[in-house]
Amino acid sequence: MIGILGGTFDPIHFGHLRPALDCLQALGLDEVRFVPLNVAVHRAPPVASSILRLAMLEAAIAGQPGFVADPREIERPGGSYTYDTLISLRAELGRDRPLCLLIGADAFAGFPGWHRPADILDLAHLVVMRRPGASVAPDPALQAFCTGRIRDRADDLAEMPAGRILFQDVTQIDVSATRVRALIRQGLSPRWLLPDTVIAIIAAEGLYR
Ligand SMILES: Nc1ncnc2c1ncn2[C@@H]1O[C@H](COP(=O)(O)OP(=O)(O)OP(=O)(O)O)[C@@H](O)[C@H]1O
Ligand SMILES: O=C(O)c1ccc[n+]([C@@H]2O[C@H](COP(=O)([O-])O)[C@@H](O)[C@H]2O)c1
Repeated sequence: MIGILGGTFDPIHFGHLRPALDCLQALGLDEVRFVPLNVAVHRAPPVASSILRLAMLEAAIAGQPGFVADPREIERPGGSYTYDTLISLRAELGRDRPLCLLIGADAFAGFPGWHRPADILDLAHLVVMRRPGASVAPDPALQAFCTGRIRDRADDLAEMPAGRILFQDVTQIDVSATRVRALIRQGLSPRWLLPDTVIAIIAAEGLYR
């Protein structure tokens, strides 16, 4: 099984990295592909350029077995729709390999509003990572997507290529990229919220001031 963690990663922080490692280990994933978006379709444009967000991601995961930076959204012009990314991954990996789209509980809450959400579930499983401050109780709009799909064992995901939803406990790390950017803007240290190698790039490039 392959995990896919899409994100703005502006910048990547320990709230991405540790939960991704938790999923890699708990679900027995072969790898987690981190996919930085290029053109956000659902939020304000990122502050840092795509190239620098990718560079920070590569620095953050360097040397971690099973962690892979996947630049396909950055290489694709136009809006970075997850549906298009999964179509492209399926073209590369085939129809049968289980794919697990890892998403934080806050992102999952907005899932019915994504581009072609039902088709996304035909292409991948959803693994919802609990996140401090975000509820995982599906609201009525999410119920339709959850009905009959929820499973609680990794093995249940491994036996199908797509279509199931699993709520995964991960290390609760109360950090967001918004908070990291705010600290830097205020001239305060973001240390121990994200890797030192990423902080070094932020400092060298003068990001988020
Ligand atoms: N602390 C965290 N714990 C669990 N999941 C997280 C955490 N931070 C981010 N995620 C998840 O990682 C994915 C990418 O998140 P993103 O790059 O937008 O980071 P963010 O910290 O939420 O950024 P921002 O503050 O700019 O909105 C999303 O699915 C998000 O829910
Ligand atoms: O494809 C969509 O319609 C869509 C709508 C909202 C979010 N996403 C993806 O969800 C991932 C997490 O988004 P974010 O804002 O938490 O970085 C990121 O890869 C986005 O591209 C995708």
